[in-house]
Amino acid sequence: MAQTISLKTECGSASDESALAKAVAGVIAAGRAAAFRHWVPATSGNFSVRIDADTIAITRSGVDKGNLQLADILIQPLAVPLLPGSSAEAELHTALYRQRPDLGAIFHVHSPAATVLSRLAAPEGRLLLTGWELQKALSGVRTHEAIVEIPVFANDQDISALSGRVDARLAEPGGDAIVAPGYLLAGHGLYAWGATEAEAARHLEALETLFEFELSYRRFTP
Ligand SMILES: CSCCC(=O)C(=O)COP(=O)(O)O
Ligand SMILES: [Zn+2]
Repeated sequence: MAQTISLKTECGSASDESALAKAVAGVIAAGRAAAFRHWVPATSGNFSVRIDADTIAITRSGVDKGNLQLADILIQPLAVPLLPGSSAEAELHTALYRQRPDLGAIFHVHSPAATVLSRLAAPEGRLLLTGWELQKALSGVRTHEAIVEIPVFANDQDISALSGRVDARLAEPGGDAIVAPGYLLAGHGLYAWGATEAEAARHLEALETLFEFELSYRRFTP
């Protein structure tokens, strides 16, 4: 209740309140769906949804992402320092929202497929996927013949430094490949996003499944 009252005070108008409530519900639903798929073991992962141009709802640090409560969600303005209790990786969310006003949601998971494949692909600094019909679930991909590039970054406990590297790389053009709506951190996991919560969820599920396909395929090909 305290959370609800303070949110109302910050937001003011009725439409703002409903945008905020929708974003918080979206964060809770995304965490629950990821936990159901075993993608966020042991409090790993973090989830955010944009409320408006300047504000996001984002998970607190260290909470069970499969059983999020209202008090586990922070309302973070993008223009101020991170709030106390913020996700250890909150800057990877806030920096990307600032860079990409079109982003509506960012979901981060520690799934087995993403975490293992990210280590295999780390030496190249990117993972290339092609030949999968499911690639077309990624926005902008029209054919299984397209080459989809997922950037891979070395993991880093210095999140500000990592965030700077991510932002610089994502600002680069993709060349012949279509750059995926997501990136891998080696030995760590996947960040995926979309213009809406639904699109971010679709991208997350498509990338995760493509990683499972790719891992299986690599086991059978020299
Ligand atoms: C327990 S996993 C280590 C931290 C991490 O990578 C993660 O995704 C969760 O961090 P948060 O601070 O957002 O709970
Ligand atoms: Zn993480």
